[in-house]
Amino acid sequence: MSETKKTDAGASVPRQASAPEDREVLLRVEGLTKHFPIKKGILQRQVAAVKAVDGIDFEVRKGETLGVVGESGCGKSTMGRVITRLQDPTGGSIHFEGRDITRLSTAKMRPLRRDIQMIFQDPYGSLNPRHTIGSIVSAPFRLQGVEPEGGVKKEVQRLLELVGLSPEHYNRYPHEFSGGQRQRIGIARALALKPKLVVADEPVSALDVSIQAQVVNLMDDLQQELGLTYVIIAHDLSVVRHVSDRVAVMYLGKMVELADSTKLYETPMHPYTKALMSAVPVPDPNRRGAKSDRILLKGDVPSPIKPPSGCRFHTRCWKATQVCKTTEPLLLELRPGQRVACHHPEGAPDQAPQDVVLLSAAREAAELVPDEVTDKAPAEPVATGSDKAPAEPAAAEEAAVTEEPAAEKAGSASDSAAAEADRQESTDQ
Ligand SMILES: Nc1ncnc2c1ncn2[C@@H]1O[C@H](COP(=O)(O)OP(=O)(O)OP(=O)(O)O)[C@@H](O)[C@H]1O
Repeated sequence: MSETKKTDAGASVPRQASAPEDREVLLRVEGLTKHFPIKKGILQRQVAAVKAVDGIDFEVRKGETLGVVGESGCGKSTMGRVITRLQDPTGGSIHFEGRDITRLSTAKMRPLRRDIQMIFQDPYGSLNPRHTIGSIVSAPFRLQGVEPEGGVKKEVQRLLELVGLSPEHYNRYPHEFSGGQRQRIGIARALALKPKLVVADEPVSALDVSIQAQVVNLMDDLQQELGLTYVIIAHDLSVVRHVSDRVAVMYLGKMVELADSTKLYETPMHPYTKALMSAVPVPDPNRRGAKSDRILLKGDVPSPIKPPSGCRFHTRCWKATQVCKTTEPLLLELRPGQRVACHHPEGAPDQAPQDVVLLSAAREAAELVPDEVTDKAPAEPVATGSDKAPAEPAAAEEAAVTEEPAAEKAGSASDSAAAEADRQESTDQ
């Protein structure tokens, strides 16, 4: 892992000296599930469930930033809300600093609210318009009964300065601020109690692109200064890329790849990750115009009420074979620092080399589009777009502080979707 993190502006900031894998685990999640029941009839009997999060395992180490990416509806926000215990899990376990917090009651979770905080996507909806900035940022002190040294007002003003706002903004109201400034206020509120873990759900996606880098860089600076640990949820891979030590890719309630950031971006192993990566514009001006192809996945993400059997991605994967339809792949460390759940990973030994016949749908699953075409007429990107409903102001305020609220794949997997399909064509004939 590199010793520096790059900001969008190209500046480099020093990273923590130790490699992420050597750091102590702060949060450990095992077999986590969150199913939302669907009820019908007068008796409100459960007829089905939305399997928003359906068995995920990962850990977050002290001082690191774990980015979580995936298409809209794949369960990222639900995962964020469950690991912060704003929602109860259906199954699995959550350990924070070695302590099992999976089933802690609201009362028992309250002291832990100081250590685990959340930053919400919508800087407009998450601040109560009737409250002053001073009142909003000081809410965590009131709710936790904490009296900071020097008094609440002084501490709030210090926090405002810390996030790049003026202490004089104390008596102003949210509507007087821009989106970027409001998100800074949300960050100040989340940091008020000096949390150990901050889960940021799409912290910049509601902001103007020109402001996004500022807020991301602010979060990065605060991490260095305060020794924070972040889980940053984003649909925009370019946001996560610059700040994450490791990145987890989610698809339909499952984690399909979890890897050191550099490895994931340079050599993605899961076909879904590869498709996501190919949708990210190349930021290097020297490479702009260089020929590269993008993989456009066809079809929509299937319903989480009745997810596909086996590997959930098999209905959209150009490498899918029979085993993908019948057997769920485990998330395995196939390269050091890179875990992937795929029978036919890229750049690693095939996990099912005997299973060589592509599913007929696989040939139609993805399309390779040369860069020039997508540049002229940008097609629907693979995994962008988040049209989340804005958080309720009061709910968000409370939530931030309290509970209340492959024909011949064998070994060398091809790098291109078309090549895979072509190969299948020829074997079929
Ligand atoms: N309270 C709820 N009741 C029922 N279904 C829910 C609830 N919250 C989320 N879901 C469903 O769970 C699935 C995952 O939603 P979630 O918001 O976690 O996904 P996401 O990856 O964060 O997507 P987005 O980026 O659009 O927010 C979706 O199908 C969503 O409709």
